[in-house]
Amino acid sequence: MTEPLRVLITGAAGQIAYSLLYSVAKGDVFGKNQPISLVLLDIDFMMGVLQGVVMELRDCALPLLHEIIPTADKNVAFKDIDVAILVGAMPRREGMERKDLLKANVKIFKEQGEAINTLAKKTVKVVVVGNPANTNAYVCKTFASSIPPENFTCLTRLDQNRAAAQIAERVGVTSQDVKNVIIWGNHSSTQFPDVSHATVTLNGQSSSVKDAIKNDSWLQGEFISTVQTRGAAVIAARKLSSAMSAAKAICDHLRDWWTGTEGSWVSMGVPSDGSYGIEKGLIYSFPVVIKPDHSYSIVQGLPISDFAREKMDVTQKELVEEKNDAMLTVQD
Ligand SMILES: NC(=O)c1ccc[n+]([C@@H]2O[C@H](COP(=O)([O-])OP(=O)(O)OC[C@H]3O[C@@H](n4cnc5c(N)ncnc54)[C@H](O)[C@@H]3O)[C@@H](O)[C@H]2O)c1
Ligand SMILES: O=C(O)C[C@H](O)C(=O)O
Repeated sequence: MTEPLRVLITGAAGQIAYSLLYSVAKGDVFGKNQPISLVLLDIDFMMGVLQGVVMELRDCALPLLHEIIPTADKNVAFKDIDVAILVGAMPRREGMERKDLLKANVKIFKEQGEAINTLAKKTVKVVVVGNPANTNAYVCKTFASSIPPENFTCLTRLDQNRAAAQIAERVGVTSQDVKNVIIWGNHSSTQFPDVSHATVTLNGQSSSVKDAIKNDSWLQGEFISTVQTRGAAVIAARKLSSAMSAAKAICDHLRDWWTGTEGSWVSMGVPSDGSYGIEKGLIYSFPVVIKPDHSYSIVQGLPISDFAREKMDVTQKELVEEKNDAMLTVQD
């Protein structure tokens, strides 16, 4: 029998986890033949709620779910894990930017980076979801120097999915017909959703998004701002931040990291290697291709217009500022 994969989900009693656990445990992410040991971390105060979530998971009677380990103890949670899905953090409320969460959340990711460094398998793959996601991933990576930096990523797939959905709706197709949308930079309102290399399949014919939409001012204006501010729009409507769509995006991110991308690109926040002039080490969202052995590389050689360059630099500048603030905060 295949050895169970040890998958940690933090913030396991929270709202994203509630939408995520079922998909991970039933095989949507790591495959239908891969047994899973689910390690569920939350804070002491939430252990009662977590027990209820565990009861429900057991009651799903899922064949791949080998064991469930609920805990508030980092030493238990991070031990020998293969995958860490770091969701546990405070969400923003209406009127806040995600970087306003930095003071509240960044220390969590310092501590968890240290725990990963000493306790996790050296091959562990990490996706940071808690906001501000790029900068939290940067901090986590910084405090886990025994793990390859490329194993630390942050979620920008929700932004990619939002962008693809906007294009699909406008053209009158479904999101699977839209390929190679890119999210550059920060998971914030400075991100740059870029469709200049994207294609859409309409009536069996593939064309550029630009040709299919035939409205450059929409593509360079309302489309970008809608994607940039979608998280805030969900919060304004729901009075809670996105959870169902965030959970779906986490599954997409990890499934592609696990199985590969087969010819298309996906966007992930990954440590910059200096590509496209982005500061080395920053966790910046790039288009990547992923092989079935879980290795990924940043798509190289894309032509960058002046319009794109300016937007890529704005979001880089914000990430540099966030990184500097975060490193001061963790030293306090
Ligand atoms: N990157 C993205 O695309 C994206 C999308 C949606 C939400 N988010 C972010 O994800 C985070 C979680 O959102 P949510 O809606 O699930 O929030 P939530 O408040 O419903 O749940 C968060 C959970 O994390 C737990 N937690 C807090 N500190 C912890 C710690 N140190 N260790 C373990 N658990 C801890 C809380 O007790 C709570 O159960 C927020 O920061 C939110 O902004 C990111
Ligand atoms: O916007 C938020 O604060 C939550 C999340 O990052 C989102 O994009 O929906």
